[in-house]
Amino acid sequence: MPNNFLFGAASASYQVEGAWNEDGKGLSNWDVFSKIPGKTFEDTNGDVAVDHYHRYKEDIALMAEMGLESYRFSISWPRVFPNGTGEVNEKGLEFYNNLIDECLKHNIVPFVTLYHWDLPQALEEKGGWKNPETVDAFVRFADTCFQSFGDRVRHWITFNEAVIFCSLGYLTGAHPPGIEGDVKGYFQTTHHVFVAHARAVELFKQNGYVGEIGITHVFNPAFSIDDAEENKFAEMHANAYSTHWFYDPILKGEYPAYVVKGLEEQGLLPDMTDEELDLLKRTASMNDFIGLNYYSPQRVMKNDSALVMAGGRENSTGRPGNPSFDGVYKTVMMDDKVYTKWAWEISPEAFLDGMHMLKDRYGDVKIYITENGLGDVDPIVDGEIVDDARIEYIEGHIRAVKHAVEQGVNVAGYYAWSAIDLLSWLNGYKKQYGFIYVDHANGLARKKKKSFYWYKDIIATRAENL
Ligand SMILES: C[C@@]1(C(=O)O)OC[C@H]2O[C@@H](O)[C@H](O)[C@@H](O)[C@H]2O1
Repeated sequence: MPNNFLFGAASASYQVEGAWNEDGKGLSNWDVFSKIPGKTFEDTNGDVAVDHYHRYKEDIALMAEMGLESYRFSISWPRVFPNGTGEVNEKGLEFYNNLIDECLKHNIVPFVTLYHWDLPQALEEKGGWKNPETVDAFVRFADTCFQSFGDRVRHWITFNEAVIFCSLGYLTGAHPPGIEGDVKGYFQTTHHVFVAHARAVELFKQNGYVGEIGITHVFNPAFSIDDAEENKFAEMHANAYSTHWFYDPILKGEYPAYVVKGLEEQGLLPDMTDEELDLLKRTASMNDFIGLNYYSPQRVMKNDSALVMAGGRENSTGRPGNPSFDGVYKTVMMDDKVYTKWAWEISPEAFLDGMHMLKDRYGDVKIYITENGLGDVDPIVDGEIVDDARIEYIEGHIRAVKHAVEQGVNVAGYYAWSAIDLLSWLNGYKKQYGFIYVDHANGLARKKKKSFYWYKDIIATRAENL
């Protein structure tokens, strides 16, 4: 890969830090939601997670030993603003200053996500992302982070996976605020997130901060199961609602007409002011990159029943079979495909095809793969974590990125999810993604997996042999 291509790995504050109530941190919506019985897998929560808050120096040193070039992590908003806005918690800023300095000490490029789902509970209680005031509070939080860390952080992601925290928050109820079936609320929250993103981008550029800024979206390209007209229609519909609705307002500065028309006809179009639509239009070209979180494609067909998307945690873990919110299509498993233990299809081929689809629609926009990895129950043989399946998965997907770059797609970096084993929102500590194992039965001791050594070699050779 080119010398300026970044090989990285990622994490997220609520999933790694722990210290949920230390050093002045305020409550997040996940601190509260995860303690409602039955909401999470085996009632797991991030009170301790993997204690990155206290062990970050050890973790960063391990990342440096791997030769990691960049570490993507998120900032816990309630650690900086305990009430979401108002007073800043200096100890919160201090933690992230120390984390950033530790990365730089090891020549690891910090790649910072501002919002990775842990909303201050004080804001959730006032309506969360349905309330426009949350947009104002986010912009203040973003500006505080730009001012505090912008002298050393040169890469910023505003939001991680809006489709997930909005759909699971308002359609399936599997994420806070745990609402099911509020379709208009779902679309309204996505619009508020896009406005918050655009305002943060404009502020970043107007204040002349050095570096680049973008957003990370799920990339889950839809493919029809066959050439039947009704299933090809399902493919178009799925891509319009699950990809174009999210990427167009960011990269084109306007919403996809097909979805706008459909929502208008159903009375589901979000409340959008002309000023907000002008903001999206004028800031689209200010985006420096788009972050893709790719794990698998979706195989779709016409939904031949009256059923619509079902709620609950089990229906929200990405397993195929759930109809779309409007019942138009459904995802299915196919006999000739390969799946993970959580029934996510493994397809580097669809990844490559999908990257070309994005280039065709959005042009030569810079792309970072901000997440890609295998969630698995890793085999332990004679005390060693022999995660061959993860090595095979990541090898195939980095090869797809190499091919995309060779074919002219502007991919600037690859961040494996995840640097270290961490808490899964809906799968607890069972579904693991890390290069570094965390032994929950032994004081959260860290241990290098087989994939740790494999990725170290990939980075050292810049994937030349793939
Ligand atoms: C749903 C799930 C999973 O647990 O497999 O998808 C992959 C990955 O996406 C990330 O953005 C989440 O922060 C992380 O927790 C993971 O979440």
